[in-house]
Amino acid sequence: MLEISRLDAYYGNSRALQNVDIRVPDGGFLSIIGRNGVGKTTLLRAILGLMDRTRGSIRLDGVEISGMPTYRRARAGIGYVPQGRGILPRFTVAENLRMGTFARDETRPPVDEAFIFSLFPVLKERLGVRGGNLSGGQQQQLAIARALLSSPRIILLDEPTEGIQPNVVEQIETVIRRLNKELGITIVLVDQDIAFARSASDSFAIIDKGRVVAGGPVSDLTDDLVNRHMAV
Ligand SMILES: Nc1ncnc2c1ncn2[C@@H]1O[C@H](COP(=O)(O)OP(=O)(O)OP(=O)(O)O)[C@@H](O)[C@H]1O
Repeated sequence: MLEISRLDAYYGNSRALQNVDIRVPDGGFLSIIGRNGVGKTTLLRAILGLMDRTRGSIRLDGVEISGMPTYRRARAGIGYVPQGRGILPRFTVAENLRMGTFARDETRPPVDEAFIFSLFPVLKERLGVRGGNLSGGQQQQLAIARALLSSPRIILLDEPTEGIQPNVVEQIETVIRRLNKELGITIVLVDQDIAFARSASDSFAIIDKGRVVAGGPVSDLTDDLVNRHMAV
C-alpha cells in the first residue's frame, strides 16, 4: 500500500502541491490526470524523493519513506519511468538495462530477463545499439524495461505514450496492463489519455492547481469531471 498524506511540495518558496492525500493498494492501478502544469510530475518526483522540499507523509507498506534518499526509495521497490524517458543516449541498450539492475534490493528476486524480452522483443534485437539511436517508441520501451529490472513493487509512469506513434502506443498500453494484471505490480500512471485511464485503471485522482480535486474508483470518473478539469 502506498499512502500519501497531507503532502506539500515546493520549488523554492513556491508551493506546487498542497495537502495531497492518495492511497493505492497493492496491485492497484491509479491514474493521475489533470491539465498541463498542475503538479502531476511534481507528485511523482515527490514520491521518489526528487523534490528539494516536501512536507507530509509518504508510506510504503507502512514504512515512512519521505525522509529517505531516492536510491533507498528505489530499493524499497519504487520504479520510475520519467517523462521524456530519461535514457542515456550514449550508452547502449544493454548498458541502459544494466542501470536498472543497480536499483534492485538483493532481497527481491530479479525479474526474468526472458520475460522482459518477450514484452519488448525489439530491445533484444538492438542490445548493442546506442540509446540515442532508438526511435521514440523504442526508447520508451527501454525506459519501462529498465524500470522493471529493479524488480519494483510499484512503477510510476509519467506520460509514457506522449509523442509516440499510434501503433506503438497500443503496444505500450498493453504492456502496462500486463505488468499490473500478470505481475501484480502496482501502477501509478500520469496520462492525458482518458480512454486508457478508464479502461486500465481501477482508481483515479484529478489534480488541479496542486491539489487533488476529485478521486475515487474509476467508475466515478464522469465526463463532467473530465470536462471541468481537463478542458483548456
Ligand atoms: N524546476 C521547477 N522550478 C520551478 N517551478 C517548477 C519547476 N518544475 C515545475 N514547476 C512548476 O510547478 C508546477 C507543476 O508542474 P508539473 O511539471 O508538476 O506539472 P504537470 O502537471 O506534470 O504538467 P505537464 O503535464 O506539463 O508535465 C507548474 O506550475 C510548473 O511551472
